[in-house]
Amino acid sequence: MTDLATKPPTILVIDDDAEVRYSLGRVLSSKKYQVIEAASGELGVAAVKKGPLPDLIFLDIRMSGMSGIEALQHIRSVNPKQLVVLMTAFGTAQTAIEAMKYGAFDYIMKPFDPAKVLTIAENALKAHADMRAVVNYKPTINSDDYKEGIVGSSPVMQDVFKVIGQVTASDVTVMITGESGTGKELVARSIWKHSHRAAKPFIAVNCAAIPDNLIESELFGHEKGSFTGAANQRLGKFELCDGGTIFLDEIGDMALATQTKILRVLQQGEIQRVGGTETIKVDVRILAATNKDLEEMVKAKTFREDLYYRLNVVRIRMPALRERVADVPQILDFCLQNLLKQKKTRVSKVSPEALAVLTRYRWPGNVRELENVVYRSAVIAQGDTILLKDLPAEVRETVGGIVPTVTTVDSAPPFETARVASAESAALATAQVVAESIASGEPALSIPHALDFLHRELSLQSEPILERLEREMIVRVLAATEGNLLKASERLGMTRATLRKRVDELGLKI
Ligand SMILES: Nc1ncnc2c1ncn2[C@@H]1O[C@H](COP(=O)(O)OP(=O)(O)OP(=O)(O)O)[C@@H](O)[C@H]1O
Repeated sequence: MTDLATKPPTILVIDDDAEVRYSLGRVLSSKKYQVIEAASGELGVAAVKKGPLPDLIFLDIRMSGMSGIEALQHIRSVNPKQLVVLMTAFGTAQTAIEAMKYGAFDYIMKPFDPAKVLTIAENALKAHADMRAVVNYKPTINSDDYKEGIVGSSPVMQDVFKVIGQVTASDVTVMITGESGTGKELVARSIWKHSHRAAKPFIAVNCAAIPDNLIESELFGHEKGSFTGAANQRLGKFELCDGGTIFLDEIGDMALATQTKILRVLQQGEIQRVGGTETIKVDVRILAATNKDLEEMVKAKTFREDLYYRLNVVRIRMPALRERVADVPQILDFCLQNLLKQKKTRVSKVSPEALAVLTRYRWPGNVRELENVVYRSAVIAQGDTILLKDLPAEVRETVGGIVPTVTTVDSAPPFETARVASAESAALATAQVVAESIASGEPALSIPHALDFLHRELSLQSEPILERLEREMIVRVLAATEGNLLKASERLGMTRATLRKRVDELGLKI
């Protein structure tokens, strides 16, 4: 494969039409690409098999003998990551769909517009260079270690895990609050799985999704003929869940009349079916969730105060994803690994530029939105890496244009430069998070966040992490103590002699 830093990229043109090969060759050579030609699908495949692999292939779909699609399959079996642009004279949507389905990077219609040919080649080769730059991608987690699907090691999530552990031993009612998509249901399931009720059912009821006139029947069941349409007796969720755990999601949307009945279950452990007179004992643990401000609702008398206190025995507040950006890379790897296992993608890596944008985005839809963005980007991505260009426009655009372009076809930087640029973009990203959090009156990044960030960034660099940290801290402490070695050594926790020695060894000037 061509070394982009030194040699011009090679492009293989496979077409049985000599005129097309000639004109395409001229256009591409004008940009100093090295063009190789093959006059049939068979010859093109042979050239790829023989090697060296070209950086890009322009491949005609309709050829006598082996078709372009057939050739593409052979080429993919030699090099699954090969970048291919399909060419077609039949510009129907169908051919475009076929081309992309078979994993082409793009397709182009004949007759060609030379400028378009060059743009496509440039974009393809940039994508190629970006993918090659991501050689050292190390997933942050192994999804097999997260059977319950709650990923995250940020301090705020550690607190959540602790409370989950504390409430599993008892039957205490738990109120889980937080914005939509933060993982409230996942937490409820985790509490249930770790509790002594794990062998009995877990039933989730979305109170907002069921109309007011049906919710009571849904929860408590009904007797035959109790209302129009009640042709038979029906058991409600509470009876079906006997011995288990019921998760009342969006409880803030529950009508006052139903709230009264929930209070009765909590106080007396009994229900009555709609239209029935019999009192039925049920043994159900209640977990509830809301993204509404229940305190405000209590004040406005739209939520019963007594029920509020009954539900709110223990509260777990799920932090918004923007409060735990350090978890984004882990959740991202978790989603990618799951998609890989389900064979929904071949993507297993993310470029540093894309990651920088993902950690800067505000995630109004929280983890659910991140999952969705990862899936969409993985579907769009060619090869095995999500690049900046693969992220949905709304994510790239909301974040703004500070992410530097790392490579261009004419002056592709060597790998080291690409990594430095990536580190810079990640640093800019974090600076932006801090600036935004200060501007919005939220606390700026905490020490654990800052350490997580440093860990990630310093891991990308060749200098040993501790040496870099030591150097930076010594410089800062010396500056703060105005070069006083004794005071600085006390702050750093080393003897004056050791500090003197380290200053010399690290080549620092006092
Ligand atoms: N920490 C996490 N790690 C991995 N996946 C997560 C995490 N938190 C949430 N998810 C995923 O995000 C999606 C939304 O989670 P969940 O339904 O639990 O959120 P929610 O807060 O209950 O949302 P809503 O308020 O809209 O009902 C789910 O697909 C879930 O698997």
